[in-house]
Amino acid sequence: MISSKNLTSVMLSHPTGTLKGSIKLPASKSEANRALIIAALSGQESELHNLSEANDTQLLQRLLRSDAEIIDAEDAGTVMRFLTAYYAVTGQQKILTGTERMCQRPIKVLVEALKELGASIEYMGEEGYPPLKMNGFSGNGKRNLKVRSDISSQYISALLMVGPLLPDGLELELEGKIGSRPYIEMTLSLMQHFGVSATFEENTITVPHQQYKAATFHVESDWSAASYWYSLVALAREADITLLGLREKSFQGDRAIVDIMDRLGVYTAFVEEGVKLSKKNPERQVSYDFSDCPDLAQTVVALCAGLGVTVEMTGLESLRIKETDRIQALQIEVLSMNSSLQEISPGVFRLEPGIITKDELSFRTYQDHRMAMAFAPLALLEPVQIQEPSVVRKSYPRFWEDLEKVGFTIAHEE
Ligand SMILES: O=C(O)C1=C[C@@H](OP(=O)(O)O)[C@@H](O)[C@H](O)C1
Ligand SMILES: C=C(OP(=O)(O)O)C(=O)O
Repeated sequence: MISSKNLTSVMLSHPTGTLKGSIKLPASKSEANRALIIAALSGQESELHNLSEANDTQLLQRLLRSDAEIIDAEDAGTVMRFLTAYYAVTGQQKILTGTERMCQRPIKVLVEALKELGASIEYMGEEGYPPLKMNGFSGNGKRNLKVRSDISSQYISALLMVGPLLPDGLELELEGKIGSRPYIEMTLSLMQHFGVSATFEENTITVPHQQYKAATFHVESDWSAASYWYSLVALAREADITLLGLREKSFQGDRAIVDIMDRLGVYTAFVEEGVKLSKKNPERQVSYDFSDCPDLAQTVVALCAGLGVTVEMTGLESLRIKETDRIQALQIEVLSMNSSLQEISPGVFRLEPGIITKDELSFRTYQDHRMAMAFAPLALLEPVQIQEPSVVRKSYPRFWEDLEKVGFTIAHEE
């Protein structure tokens, strides 16, 4: 598999521009990682099917079985945040760390909330950031907390999942804008699937003390991964692509890609085995709010630069603290296509596409899987070099092999 090799780059091209085939997408790492944490908290044997082969999920599975004192969450945000709450409330003494980038991704909101609930946690480096030293749980903390919800929804999800184990349950009052809200709803849906009820009214989520029950859960295909296939279809000369294992009713907010791409040239038909994508005419100018689906922003920026569509975007705040500063990475990389991405007023970004003048494009990936997968579809326009292609292993390890299945030629560069 290309993503398991240490290649400096891959060179992609497509001889015909016509895409035809059925693709088995990876399973959602977001759903899988919630199911794993909840199953571990239930203390009972649940049956989890179609767990993602994404590194983020494989890693969490390994770490939940590990009795090591030092736990390395690598570059996986959900793993870092969910395990912080998990170790805190189960009273495990651990050192939790991650990649250099993970130690620059803030975690203060979560740590301070857990401390109020009765956890003893120390910052081993800079205050507010990993690595963390988890020193146990007293259990006599507060029950009602106010938490900021405008930085990362993963803090809220992490707290909610441990909520039923707390002696008096948990009441969270969310303060500020609720970013990535569908991920919070996904957490509550998964909790419900494992027998725990909670209420979400206005800005307050209440989780009474309860016991999780064992359950069988089948992880759905990943809608975020689907977004790259939508982009491929939009850029293809002709396309008939079926994405397997996606459902019309999904726990995942990134299902929003269906409506986003409807305006960018892709028609979706829900069929028995998943979705069938075909081409339609794109609009010339679009605007989107990515507050509910931040992981789709890179797909849309790269595609619009390729299609020559102007796009105005809001809701991008959280992109600065993900695998890389995604806004900065996008601003740099679209330049090679003579496009520009600028903040035209506070919080409003506009991509102005230009004419591609190079006969070969090259993109850096900034240790971010989504940079690689968002820019790869441009190889339907000109040959594209993607640097450090192994980054895709975080969420979609077989991405390059799936491109080969629909006729891409991929040359490896050591
Ligand atoms: O809870 C989750 O599974 C995720 C929540 C989102 O993060 P933020 O809540 O930090 O925006 C998303 O970007 C990430 O890929 C997965
Ligand atoms: C932001 C992402 O992941 P995480 O925050 O879980 O590292 C992502 O997969 O795009």
